[in-house]
Amino acid sequence: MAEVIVNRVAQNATDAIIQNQSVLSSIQEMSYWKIFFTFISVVLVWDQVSYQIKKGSIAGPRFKFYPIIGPFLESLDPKFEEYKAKWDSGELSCVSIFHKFVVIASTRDLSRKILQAPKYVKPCVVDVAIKILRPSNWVFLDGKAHTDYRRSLNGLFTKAALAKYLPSQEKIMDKYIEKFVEFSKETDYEPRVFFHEMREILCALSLGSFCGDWITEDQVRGIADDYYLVTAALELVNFPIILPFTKTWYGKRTADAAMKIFENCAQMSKDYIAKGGEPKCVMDAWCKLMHDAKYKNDEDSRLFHREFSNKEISEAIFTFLFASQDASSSLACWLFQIVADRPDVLQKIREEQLAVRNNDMNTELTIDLIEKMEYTSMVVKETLRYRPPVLMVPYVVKNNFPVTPSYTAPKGAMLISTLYPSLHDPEVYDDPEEFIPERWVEGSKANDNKKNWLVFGCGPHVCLGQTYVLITFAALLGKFALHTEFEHKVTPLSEKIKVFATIFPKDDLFMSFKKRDPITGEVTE
Ligand code: HEM
Repeated sequence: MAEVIVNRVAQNATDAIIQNQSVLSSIQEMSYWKIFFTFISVVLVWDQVSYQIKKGSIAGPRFKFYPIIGPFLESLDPKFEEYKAKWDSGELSCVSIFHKFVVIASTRDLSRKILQAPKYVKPCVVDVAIKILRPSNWVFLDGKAHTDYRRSLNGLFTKAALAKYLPSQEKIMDKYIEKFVEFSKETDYEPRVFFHEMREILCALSLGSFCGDWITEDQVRGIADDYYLVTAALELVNFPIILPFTKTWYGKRTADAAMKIFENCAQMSKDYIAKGGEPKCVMDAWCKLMHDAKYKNDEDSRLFHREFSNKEISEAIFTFLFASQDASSSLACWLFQIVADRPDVLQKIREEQLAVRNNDMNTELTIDLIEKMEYTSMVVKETLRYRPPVLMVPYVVKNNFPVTPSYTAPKGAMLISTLYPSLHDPEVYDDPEEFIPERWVEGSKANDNKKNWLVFGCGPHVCLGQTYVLITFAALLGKFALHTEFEHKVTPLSEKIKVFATIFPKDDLFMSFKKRDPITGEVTE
């Protein structure tokens, strides 16, 4: 019996060897081309099968039309209309680009669910963002580490803290009123592209608020001029190594230079606060919290019982600039365009601005003053709803996430919350495609419905700068309405949406500014 078994085993082993040899010899007989094409076929089939498995029952192309790359080429030049079509295709839809599987949630409730699910998701950043912002940066923290760090930053953006930054901001606004008028004078007040000027004023305002007098005008101008290189570097797919003279190289170089400047500012701010100085900018406020925490032991102060290094502060300040620059520039472009196109709205803003100042142009900006600007603030809010700068927020799935009872987003997928659809929801906003500031009056349907207000996201990563934005823009719009007469040249592309990280008027905003007497309304050329 044992002999039979041994023979059988021996026979099987011989068969296996013969089989292996025949596989090997058939592989050896295959030409390299055959091996290559077999490999490609396996990869292509796997690409489609994996897509089908991940897609499940949700909306999306039946197959990957362009194998492997998917709609990669379209993603390089994103179109608002294509995004909209995607959102309209289903509450959950998908695309697959290279190995990245992307699920898009288009309803308010699903978007909120994703933003509020830190157990399953964390913010998704393109690989190059980690290189540009540096891996040590606080924005890449997750879970409790993020919540704790975030608590230490919240104090820099409370109304009480923001009040301290207003004098610096007002000086910058005054300067740019003059600059915009001078710039318009160059073309004899013929409207010209103002896209870059809007980006510059926002960069100057942000840096003024973050670094106060510690940053010089030349440094601000340098960062404002070069910052677009950072935005341009953040393409969805990039070469894994930063090669000299590529977009990512320029982006990183710009970011490093800015962070070096912020590091020096942080030291000056520390020295100033150590000598008993009062905070005038975000850095000062941060150093003051650290300084005061030495003598306190409450829960909030304990967050500052360690020295935040200049490097750490500079990296955080860069994230504030990074988070604010594109979104705020987008808001500025739409705000000026929309208001210039609606003289009745501009008229009401001017009346309110005079009234809150009791016609006294020496009145300085304060939080109290801005809080009285109810109509102006409604215009800012309606602009944010009508043209929300951030259309979508990408997250990455950490653990398989049952987004609906019938669909589980797979680990590793990108899960996108859309903000635009809930801000144009006709159930909450009557005539959502109309610009109606009055919809925000106290007690109105729009104002009472907080769930649809997703302009700044929600959940643990909700925008740190949201109060700052509402305050700064009410102040900015008010001052420009009083001191300048602005004109917008409407072109066929003015109302069309260009997507460049955030959204902008497709014609890049043709405007002109003239000096105006705030009391008499007289315009001077
Ligand atoms: C119109 C202007 C702005 C818009 C529309 C906007 C919108 C957003 C959105 C949608 C998010 C993601 C929220 C989420 O994931 O739930 C975000 C995050 C963030 N924003 Fe803003 N933002 C604006 C301006 C600013 C400014 C001026 C700052 C300056 C401090 C800022 C700082 C941040 C930071 C630090 C985060 C990340 C927060 C975290 O991960 O904890 N943003 N913003």
